[in-house]
Amino acid sequence: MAPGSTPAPATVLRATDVHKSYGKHPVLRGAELTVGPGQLVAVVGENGAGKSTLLKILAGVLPLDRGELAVPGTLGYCPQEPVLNTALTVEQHLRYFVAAHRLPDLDRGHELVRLLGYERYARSTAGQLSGGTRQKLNLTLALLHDPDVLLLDEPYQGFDWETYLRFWDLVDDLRARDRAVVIITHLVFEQDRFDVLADLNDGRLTPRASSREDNHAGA
Ligand SMILES: Nc1ncnc2c1ncn2[C@@H]1O[C@H](COP(=O)(O)OP(=O)(O)OP(=O)(O)O)[C@@H](O)[C@H]1O
Repeated sequence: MAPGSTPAPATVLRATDVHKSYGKHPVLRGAELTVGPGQLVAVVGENGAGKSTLLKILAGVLPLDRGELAVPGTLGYCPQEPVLNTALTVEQHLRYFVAAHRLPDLDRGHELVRLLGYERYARSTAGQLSGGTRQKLNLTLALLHDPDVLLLDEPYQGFDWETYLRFWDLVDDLRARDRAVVIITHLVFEQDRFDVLADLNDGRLTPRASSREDNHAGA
């Protein structure tokens, strides 16, 4: 770094000029998003705007046609439809993911199950769970390895009010530890919670003015 120059702000995710089409149907046309540590970002758009497409690209599960994606740290991804094995119990899912991430123990998994309030289903199979509880398990698995940035596709859709509040407690805890969270949604109830709100329109992201003073990322 040159003497006197300021260091570039840390980012946990940077997407630049992202393009994606399905056949001849362009969905993303130069979308840009930068997320810093501890930031809470909402990507808002109407049905069919391309939110899930963008999130899949950010998660690395869908290739982009053009553009760049940089995720220097670890990433957790919670898709809209839970990807679970219906024959495995909650506890078995935790054990599999702990092994996959080479984590030393199940402590964080059990903590998340407790925080989200579904301990009583530890021995139920995913096939026996309600949609909302499956979503909690999905979220638990995405958070197990304590990723630097968590990508959530419509996370609170199936949640009851108490779970919705617990979800925000969990997000507050993540942010306090500098973990970033990107939420895509077609509805934002509480704008003030977010550092950045970006509207996805015509395949591009436009940041809205935020009421948070510590807003230091741009879309
Ligand atoms: N695999 C696919 N093949 C072809 N077209 C697709 C595919 N996935 C999505 N699309 C189309 O791309 C557009 C964007 O879809 P996407 O699911 O990303 O939007 P969204 O904003 O997440 O929508 P919603 O709010 O309804 O979930 C839509 O017109 C959709 O029909």
